Amino acid sequence: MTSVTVRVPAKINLQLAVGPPRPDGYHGLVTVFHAISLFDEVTAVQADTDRVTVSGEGAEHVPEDADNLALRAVRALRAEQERRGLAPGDGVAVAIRKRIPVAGGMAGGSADAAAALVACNELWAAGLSQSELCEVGSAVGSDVAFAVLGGTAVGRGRGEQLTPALVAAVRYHWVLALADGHLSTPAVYGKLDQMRAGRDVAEPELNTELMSALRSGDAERLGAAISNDLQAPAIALFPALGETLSAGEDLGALGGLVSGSGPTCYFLARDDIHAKDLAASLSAEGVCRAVATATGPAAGASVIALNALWRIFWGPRPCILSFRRKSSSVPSPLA
Ligand SMILES: C[C@@](CO)(OP(=O)(O)O)[C@H](O)COP(=O)(O)OP(=O)(O)OC[C@H]1O[C@@H](n2ccc(N)nc2=O)[C@H](O)[C@@H]1O
Ligand SMILES: Nc1ncnc2c1ncn2[C@@H]1O[C@H](COP(=O)(O)OP(=O)(O)O)[C@@H](O)[C@H]1O
Repeated sequence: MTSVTVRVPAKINLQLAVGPPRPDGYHGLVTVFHAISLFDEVTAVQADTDRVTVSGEGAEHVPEDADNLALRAVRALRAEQERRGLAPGDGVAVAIRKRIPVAGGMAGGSADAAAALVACNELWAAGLSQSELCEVGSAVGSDVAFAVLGGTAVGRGRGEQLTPALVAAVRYHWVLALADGHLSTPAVYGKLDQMRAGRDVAEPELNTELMSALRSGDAERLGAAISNDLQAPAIALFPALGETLSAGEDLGALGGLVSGSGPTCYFLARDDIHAKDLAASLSAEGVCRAVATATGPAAGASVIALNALWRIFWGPRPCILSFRRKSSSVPSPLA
């Protein structure tokens, strides 16, 4: 294989329950991840040395050096090959096309890391299974494993211990309010600790009403059950989000919430038409930088194009074989 392209989804958190800070600086979580049809595309091509380029939405805020999460993932996969006594993979040139807002609480960097893992696994014929890729990914970032898996899943620990959720075969319609600005994930967790100072913080628990709503496929119940402990600190750091959420509520969203550490807000609509109406009205109210619609659940990081250079044994000329899958939002298999 000479080139592999992977499409990878953004996530929202339908529940994000945060426990007290742990000695390692992380917080214990119970979260319900949900992958949605807003995708980055990552292409990995054989090269002499590792490098990365970034284009698209917010590209100017993403490092094009060894700090890029996709390149960290490439190095982590190579280290895993060495740990297994296998020859490490060649250099790769990674090209990232971003549509997921950067530092928006939608795990765009983690998504690119997951996509790079899936692409290099294919490019190097490394042969790791999906769960092995999840394990390698969780050392790169807490949300990387979920971007490999996709669908709807419960995350525990730092968010990296995943169990696919039992859900009805329903497609939900989401409206995203993209904010004019960014929020740093550690800063939002830090603000939560500050707001909780002097209080006992219980260990987080899974919301059984939310899980029951997901099993029933009832969007109204789902909209009423979503929750996020990081919402209050995100609003404290970015007060305009309060206005965005109120606007969505007044416009009849079934539920609205800050996504992860923010500042993107998401709203649940009844159906496709309601989502379009809600998006148009939110846009007209001027309460955010941009509006997008998406559906969920979406599949995790998936190969959409391959180029292979084969030297056919009886002929001197190489031949290029390639395919590209048609883009579509494929709901993940139900657990
Ligand atoms: C808040 C969440 C919710 O899904 O997503 P985002 O809003 O960033 O997308 C995640 O917990 C973000 O996960 P991720 O962005 O992968 O975080 P990491 O790179 O692993 O950690 C960045 C920093 O966030 C804080 N952190 C992260 C995860 C966690 N369970 N507890 C934490 O306190 C720590 O300060 C850590 O140093
Ligand atoms: N490939 C990448 N895509 C996006 N952000 C990246 C990437 N690599 C590193 N980063 C950095 O990670 C930080 C978090 O970005 P992101 O994952 O998009 O947001 P969030 O943690 O809010 O979901 C940003 O400050 C960004 O500069």
